[in-house]
Order: sequence, then structure tokens, then C-alpha cells
Amino acid sequence: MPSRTGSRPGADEPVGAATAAGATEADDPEAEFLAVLGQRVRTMRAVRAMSRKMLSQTSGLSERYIAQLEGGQGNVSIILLRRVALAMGVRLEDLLAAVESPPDWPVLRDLLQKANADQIAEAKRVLSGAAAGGEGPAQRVALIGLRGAGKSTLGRILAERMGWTFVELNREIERENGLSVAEIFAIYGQETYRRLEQGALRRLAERPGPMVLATGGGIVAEPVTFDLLLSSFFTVWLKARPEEHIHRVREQAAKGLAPTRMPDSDNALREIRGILVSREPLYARARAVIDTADRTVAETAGELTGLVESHLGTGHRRGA
Ligand SMILES: Nc1ncnc2c1ncn2[C@@H]1O[C@H](COP(=O)(O)OP(=O)(O)OP(=O)(O)O)[C@@H](O)[C@H]1O
Ligand SMILES: O=C(O)C1=C[C@@H](O)[C@@H](O)[C@H](O)C1
Ligand SMILES: [Mg+2]
Repeated sequence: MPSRTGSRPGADEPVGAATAAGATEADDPEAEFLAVLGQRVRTMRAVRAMSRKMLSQTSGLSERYIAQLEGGQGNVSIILLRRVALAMGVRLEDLLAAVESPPDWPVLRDLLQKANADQIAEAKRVLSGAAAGGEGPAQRVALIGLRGAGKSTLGRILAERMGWTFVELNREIERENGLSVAEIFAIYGQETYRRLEQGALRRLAERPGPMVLATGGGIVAEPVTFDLLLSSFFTVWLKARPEEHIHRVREQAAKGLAPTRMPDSDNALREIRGILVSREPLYARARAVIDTADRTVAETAGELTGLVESHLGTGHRRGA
């Protein structure tokens, strides 16, 4: 039961005006968002046979405020909207969803939250229409990890040894769009870059033939893209210590080999530690991991080749 203490917001003053005078929903996406939100509140209240008065009593918001919210005229605060959601017994995220969900969505969500990893894998296989059975992607290896992990260095060596094609995802994105990664980020921002990354990966996943793919460090940031990578490639996480990531990228930058510099500030180490900690659970979804810390390129290249050969079974190396 939500708290009913405190004054009733919106009892005397109008809800914050969200739209400029004269703006219509059609030409104002924010007004449209508020209209959809209001419609959802009204529908969910009606489904629960709650009058505005009842919702007002349970949520602590005035009836007038609720009417404005439902009419799409109120830019409600997140805390007040949370009270409305709690009072109706709906999830806040369902009120705010960017797209309308199918009617079965709440049931499926509930089942997924209780499912184990095998059940989720099976559900994904069925829903994506993937063929039954199989050992997953053969002769398709992707390398993930933070900048300086060794994805390009080891990827190139592995491809050479196996006689496979080597592809750098970032170079593919640059080729397809005629702009450098840095330019795409600067001009269009992260969201556009992630969309282009997903498109490029989808095309590579469909391209036939054995392949080693070196990805960009941030590929784990977009769940759909990362899932596509995991399901289309035997994915290996290359690990190193934060200090090594920084040292390696700086060394490459000094030689003019790295496309962008690692920040020089004292905060660089703290920053890279933070990124690594936040990405570790995602990188850990890879099928295998190789720790490159305190090891030579020859050592980790040998381990990676052995790992891929044992994944494939013996005899896959060109000329073997
Ligand atoms: N054990 C190791 N395994 C791989 N690389 C190592 C190792 N030890 C040192 N290095 C060096 O670390 C650097 C790794 O750079 P590389 O460009 O391959 O990383 P990357 O993961 O592709 O980075 P980015 O995300 O910036 O493209 C190379 O200069 C390589 O020689
Ligand atoms: O680690 C990252 O967040 C990134 C690494 C690069 O390879 C690019 O993918 C992009 O600059 C983001
Ligand atoms: Mg690289």
C-alpha cells in the first residue's frame, strides 16, 4: 500500500505544462508520449474497475491531477507516477514502455524471470526460428574484451593459422558508412553507432565461410547485438588487467597504431576499472575466456589456437 502522507500533489496548482502553447501531439513527440502515458493509466484503471476517486484515495494524488495525467496534459513526476502504478498494482515500466507489448507479454516476462539458463536458451531458439539441435557456430570465432585486450593481434594470428578470413568489425562499420568510428560517435552519437554496429554484424553473421571476428570493446552494451554475436560465433573473451589495457593502448597510440587515445588523466585507471567491472558479467557470457595478463602474444596465441581447435575437433587447420 503506498504511503498517503504529505500534501496531495496537484490539489491546487496545474500539473507542469509539458507542451508549448499551440503544439499538437502529431508534431510534438513529448506531447505524444504524455498522451500515450495518460491513455495507459486510464485503460489500466478501467480494467481494474477503479474510479478516479478510488485511485486518488489509494495513490494520494488529487482526482484533478489524475484527470490531467489521463488527459495527457500533465508532466507527472516519476515518484508520483510510481504511486499511481503501485495503487493500481501495475509495473511502472508497463506505463512507460516505448512500444505496446503483446497481451501475453506479462505472462512471458514472468516465466522468463523464473526460467533457468537452459530454458531461456531453448525459448530463444524456438522464438527465433533457429534450427533444432547442432553444436552452435562452427568455424566462426569472435573475440571480445576491452581495448588493448589483444582482439586484433590474436585474431589476425588465429585467422592466419587456421586459413580463415579475418574481419575487424570496426573497420567493417567504417567501410560501410564511409566514416571513422570516432567520426560516427562525434557526429551521430553512441545510439547510431550501436545501430550501425548491429547492422554490420548481422551482415557478417550471414556471410558464409570460416571467419575470425575482432569486435569493438563496447559490443556488449547493446543486448540484441551481443546476443546475435553469441549465437552466431564461438565467442572468446580476452582478459587483461586494467593497467595492461591502458598500457597497451597507450603504447599503440604512441606508435600511431591505435585509432583513439586512452585518456592520459589520473582518472584513466579508475575509469577503465569501472568499465571493466560493469562489463565483466557481460564479457563472461562468452563461451571461453583467455587471460592474457603477464603473458606473451606467442603464449596467448597458442592457447587461443588450441582452444579453437578443440572446439572444432582436430584437423581443421589449413594443411593439417
Ligand atoms: N598476451 C598478450 N596477448 C595479446 N596481446 C598482447 C599480449 N601482451 C601484450 N600484448 C599487446 O597488446 C596489444 C593489444 O592490442 P590490440 O590492438 O590487439 O587490442 P584490441 O583488443 O584489438 O584493442 P582495440 O579494442 O583498441 O581494437 C598489442 O600491442 C599486443 O602486442
Ligand atoms: O570500449 C568501447 O566502449 C568502444 C571501443 C571501440 O572499439 C568502439 O567500439 C567504440 O569506440 C566503443
Ligand atoms: Mg582491435
